Amino acid sequence: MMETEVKLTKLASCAGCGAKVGAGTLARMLEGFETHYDPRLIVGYDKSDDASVYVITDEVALVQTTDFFPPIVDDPYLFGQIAAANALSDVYAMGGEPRTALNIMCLPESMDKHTVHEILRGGYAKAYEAGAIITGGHTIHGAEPIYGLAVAGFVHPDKVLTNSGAEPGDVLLLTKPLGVGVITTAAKADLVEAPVLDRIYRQMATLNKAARDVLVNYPVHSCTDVTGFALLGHSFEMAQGSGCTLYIRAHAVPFHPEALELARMGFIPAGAYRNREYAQAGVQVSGKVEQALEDLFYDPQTSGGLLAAVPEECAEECLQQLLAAGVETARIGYVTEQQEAAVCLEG
Ligand SMILES: Nc1ncnc2c1ncn2[C@@H]1O[C@H](COP(=O)(O)OP(=O)(O)OP(=O)(O)O)[C@@H](O)[C@H]1O
Ligand SMILES: [Mg+2]
Repeated sequence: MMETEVKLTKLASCAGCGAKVGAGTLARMLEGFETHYDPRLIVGYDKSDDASVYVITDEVALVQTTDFFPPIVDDPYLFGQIAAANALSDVYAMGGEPRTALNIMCLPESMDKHTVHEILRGGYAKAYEAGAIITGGHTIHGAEPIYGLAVAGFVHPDKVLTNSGAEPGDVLLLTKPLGVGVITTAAKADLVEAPVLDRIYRQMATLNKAARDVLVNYPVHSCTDVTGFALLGHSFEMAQGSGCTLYIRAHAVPFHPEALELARMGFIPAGAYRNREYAQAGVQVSGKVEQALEDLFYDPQTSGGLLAAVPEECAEECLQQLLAAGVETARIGYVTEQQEAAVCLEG
């Protein structure tokens, strides 16, 4: 292996969850060929959910998911941690607990051994923090570095949190503020101060475990993680899957204030345009919502938070328990019977 000192993000054409294929393209890609029914597969990819769920016994179901992407930060240990936290998140979004994981890796031949080692060490540490053990992996050579995990976890078959169970009257809770895609895009042009970057790096490396551990104590109707398809893309999927409309109060949605400034300056990642293209036909905007704020709602989030639809009766207690557990959470809206638009964004 040749030894080079190249900044990791300079090797990536698009960063983190911003590298995802758009939701529309994905849907078209996955249809049109023969598939087979298995009664034990209670959540398959036809549901466009966060992970698959396969029943093993009356009490145990297997949750499986994979996620990987090019570097979103230059520090290889941190990249490993963030990529792992992001991959593990889909198990939490299903209400499950991760148990084992496989490394998925692509490396330019010129990458130095220390960098590779640090990526793996970061991923291993984050998986271990989640209660999962890395059992192996697969590595190939390629022009752009890529890292992520294939994760297996468990959930009780009756306690699966899908993205299609929201009910009219539910309150929408969101953990983790938005703006990560915009800020990391601006960071590539060295336009973000170190303390701001530290804040969002810490956020991306934070597991959704604490949030999941609180949510499973309540009769949550629906849950997903807000990642590559952004708040409005994932809300659109939840609304469509649930046959309901999601009302989101634009001014109640938490975001990093620097992200709004940067969005006003035009630092919008390509993924945000793909997300807008996919979801905007289903989103109705009422009242006054500044364009840059709307852009944040289409901004792809790497290792974003959880969006949960919680019955009104227990929403306040659930919110307080999340806050008490140190999970930055906000009540961002509510669910109604299906209206003309899948998602209503209220100014
Ligand atoms: N190549 C593929 N083959 C089969 N299913 C796929 C493929 N790519 C994605 N999917 C499925 O499409 C659905 C949506 O995938 P996606 O990666 O957007 O979900 P996700 O992991 O929740 O995303 P995020 O990382 O943004 O949380 C899932 O059911 C996933 O399993
Ligand atoms: Mg997900």
